[in-house]
Amino acid sequence: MALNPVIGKLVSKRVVLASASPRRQEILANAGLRFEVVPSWFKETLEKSSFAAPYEYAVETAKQKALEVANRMHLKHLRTPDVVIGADTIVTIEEQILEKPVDKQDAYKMLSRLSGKEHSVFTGVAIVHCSSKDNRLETEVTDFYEETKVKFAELSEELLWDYIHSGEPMDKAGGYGIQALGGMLVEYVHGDFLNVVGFPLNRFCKKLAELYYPPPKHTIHHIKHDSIPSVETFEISSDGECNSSDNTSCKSAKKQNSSEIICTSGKCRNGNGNYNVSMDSQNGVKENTTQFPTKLLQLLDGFKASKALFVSSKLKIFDLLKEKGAMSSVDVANQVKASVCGTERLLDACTALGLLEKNHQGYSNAELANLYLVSDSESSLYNFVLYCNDRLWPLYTHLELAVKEGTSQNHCTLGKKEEDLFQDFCYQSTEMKQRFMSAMHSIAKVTARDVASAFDLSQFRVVCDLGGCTGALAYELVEIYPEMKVTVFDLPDVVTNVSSFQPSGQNTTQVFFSSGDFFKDNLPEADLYILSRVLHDWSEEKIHTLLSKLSVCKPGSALLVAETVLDEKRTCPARAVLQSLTMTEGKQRSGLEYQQLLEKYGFTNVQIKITGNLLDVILCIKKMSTH
Ligand SMILES: O=c1[nH]cc([C@@H]2O[C@H](COP(=O)(O)OP(=O)(O)OP(=O)(O)O)[C@@H](O)[C@H]2O)c(=O)[nH]1
Repeated sequence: MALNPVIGKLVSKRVVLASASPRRQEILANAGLRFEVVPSWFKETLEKSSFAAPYEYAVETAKQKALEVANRMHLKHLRTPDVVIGADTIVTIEEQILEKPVDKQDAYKMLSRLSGKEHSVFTGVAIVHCSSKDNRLETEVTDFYEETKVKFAELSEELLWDYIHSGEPMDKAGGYGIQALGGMLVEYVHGDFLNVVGFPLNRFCKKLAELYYPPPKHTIHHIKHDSIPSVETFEISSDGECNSSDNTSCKSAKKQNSSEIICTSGKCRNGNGNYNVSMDSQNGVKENTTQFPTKLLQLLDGFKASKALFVSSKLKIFDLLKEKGAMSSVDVANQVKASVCGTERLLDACTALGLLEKNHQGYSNAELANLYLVSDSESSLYNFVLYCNDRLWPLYTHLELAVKEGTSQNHCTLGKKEEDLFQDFCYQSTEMKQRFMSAMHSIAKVTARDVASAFDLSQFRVVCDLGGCTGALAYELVEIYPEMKVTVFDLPDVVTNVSSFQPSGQNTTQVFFSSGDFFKDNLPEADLYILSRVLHDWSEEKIHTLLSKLSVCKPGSALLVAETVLDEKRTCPARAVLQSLTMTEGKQRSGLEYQQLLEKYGFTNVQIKITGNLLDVILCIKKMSTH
């Protein structure tokens, strides 16, 4: 099935998934959709009895989730998305709607009701197209639902409780996860499996096809009602865009009268760079099957791609092209004082990687480069790219030794031990300090929105960001929550150098800097403490010191932790697992491990939001004293 063209229609749009569900994020990401995750704050409390049918409840909830995010982004974040997707999954049995269980007893009630019977799973989906007119948000909602029937086997009490104690039921509609242990409870599934997991991908693609490819009047191919069109059909009815990333390898020819685009080589490269081999099946419909070990090749080439990115950033090629517009390789080579042949190869490599574009005028920045690689762009990752090159690359070249010895190779690459890194290495000279802070600043800026908006933090007025470095997150917080005052607590060496990172044109009076060492000194009073990208860096002993200090904060105050949270198998997301490779002292943790760690220090109500982006967010509350 050729999904890329429908999903591809969303490529140039700012797509937001208004859902904290990691399953929805995974389903859509696997389908090739690029999106930002902004979990909805809409409380799922609509009056169920006011809906004539259960699916209407799911559809309305999905709609409200998406609209809440669209409105919040428009009003509070001042960023109007193009498309917001919301979804809600419910289970119905004997006219009753089951959502996520509130506790183990509730899970028990739900699962014993489902035992031995067939039930329906409905997922309501809303696709909200947004635009801004005279600063007002305008929305156009498309919604639908999908039903799947599931039959459970008879469940013994023992099995049922074993399953409940696994912890799996708690964040899942109906109290089970069909994609994991819950699959063992299921006798049969009639309908879309992914719909049960939380997102009806097939119907979603059909809806997109309906929206973006309404059937044209005179075409040779007839799009079967309720089907996802094949590649050929898309291109007939589309605006002529070629979805192939490599137009030259796919010779397009227009057939008279039908505007059909055919691939004469029989081999087309799709948007992911995969080769799809077209095969005629008996009914003449072309099918594509991927036959190449593309994933392996991508892994083999990964280091070359990283280095090409590092070198072009170091040579400031993206800055140059931003300033001057399209340039020839000769001109670029002269400007960056490099050889013409070497520069041309590098520019072509960057083009192949999608960082540059090449046409008869020369090379210019792709949008991605303008947004993130130009050194003074609003969301620049330039300094982080340099940090990856200068600091991380040498570490990974010692990976074999790191694996054999079980140590990070900081002592080889920097001549420093892990525990001395922050004080000694990162801040050893003014230049090093500035470079390290710039790298942390750039990554904090691009993650700040996710961290600040994962939960509704409006009830907290006095906030302390421990190790908050340049204040990137603090400034984002006061932007979203105007009543908030945030103190950034960091080492004296950091605090004396923050002035160059202050955002211009923003009210900065609510952000304060206080210097100290969070392992040794008293922490400022606050009703919300933040530890963003801190815990994974430190040994158990250091974490004990820090969390012990926080554990005496006033009851009712909260702690927000931002980290990449591993799945329970500890193998996902790959980015975090790869980062672990060079750690000795610190470590990445799963959701359960974070929960247990925080509970050990008296924090309760641990809520985890998986954002699907770089940082996930955990919020917990200091237990009220029982006396
Ligand atoms: O077999 C499975 N059934 C259901 C699920 C997961 O259950 C939840 C359903 O809850 P809801 O639709 O309210 O979505 P949330 O997780 O609360 O996220 P939102 O932010 O979108 O409200 C959903 O996560 C399903 O994926 C499952 O995993 N397996």
